[in-house]
This record gives sequence, C-alpha cells and structure tokens, in this order.
Amino acid sequence: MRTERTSASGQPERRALKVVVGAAIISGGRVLACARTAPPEVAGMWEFPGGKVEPGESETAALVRECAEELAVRVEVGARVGGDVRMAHGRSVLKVYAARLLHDDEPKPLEHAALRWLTAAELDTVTWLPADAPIVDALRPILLTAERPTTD
Ligand SMILES: Nc1nc2c([nH]c(=O)n2[C@H]2C[C@H](O)[C@@H](COP(=O)(O)OP(=O)(O)OP(=O)(O)O)O2)c(=O)[nH]1
Repeated sequence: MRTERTSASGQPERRALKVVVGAAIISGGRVLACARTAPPEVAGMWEFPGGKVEPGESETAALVRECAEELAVRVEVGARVGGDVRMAHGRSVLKVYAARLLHDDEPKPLEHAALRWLTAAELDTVTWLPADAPIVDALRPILLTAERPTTD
C-alpha cells in the first residue's frame, strides 16, 4: 500500500505505508496478551504478537511467521478485529486478526517479558500499547460471545 503526500516543492511524493499485523489469539474465551521488552519507552506495555509485514509477504503469512518466531506456535488466522489503526504519524498502520492455536501448541515467551491469557473482564488489567485501544474495544464483545473460559 502507498500513501501520497505533497513535498516541499509541491510535487506529490509517494511513500510506502508500513503494515504491522497483530494476532488476537483466542482460546477458551481468553485472548493472549504479550508484554514487550523493547524499546525502553514501551517495555512492559502489552500488545498482540505480530510485527511488520515483509515486502512480498501476505498479512496472513506474516502473522503465521511472527507467531512461530515470537511464541513457537502454529496458528490459523481468522477475521479482522477492529479497523485499521494509523500509527507513527500515519506512516504505518496496525491491522489485527483473530487467530486460533493449532495442534494444542502452547505459546512460549521467546521474545516477550510475559504472556497472559485475558478474559473480556480482564482486558483492562494490563496497559496496552496506545494504538491497541480501539482493537481491545472491538475484542471485548468477541470474547464475551466466545467459548466460556475454562477453569484452571
Ligand atoms: N506486534 C505488535 N506491534 C504493535 C502493536 N501495537 C502497536 O502499536 N505496535 C507497534 C509497535 C512497533 O512500533 C510496531 C511493530 O514493530 P515490531 O518491532 O514488533 O515489528 P517486528 O517484529 O517486525 O520487528 P523488527 O523486525 O522491526 O525488529 O508496531 C501490537 O499490538 N502488536
């Protein structure tokens, strides 16, 4: 995707819009939240696992790759959760998709400080990255209608 803006000379300037994808991995009525380790200004804040889509890569493939790299899990990617969220003064966009774990894989915090499974009622118990706020709002009704949480 590309955006167009006007340069100082008045000529239209085309720049790549970076796409960041996140996976809202849902299991038993809970979503997986992950605490970032870096950079320092966002370390300890929570996000959906994911990252930048590489050139030529589909959003689905990027999510599958990022979930394997960050959590050592295989996922099936489902529907979008919420809309596009513009970040970095419009230079990038966050897109979150629902996902489910395959083959009983257990997420491991290979790149995060901590992992937490949150019910709808627990979504506000962590500090999400600011861009995630509208996604968390969109997620709440999805979790409420998802399978009842298991007691463990
Ligand atoms: N993965 C992820 N990134 C998010 C979320 N919300 C949010 O603002 N971001 C921002 C944080 C970062 O600035 C950017 C994602 O960058 P990243 O560092 O995770 O991407 P990456 O895994 O491809 O990392 P790298 O190769 O650039 O090191 O998007 C979210 O829920 N998940």
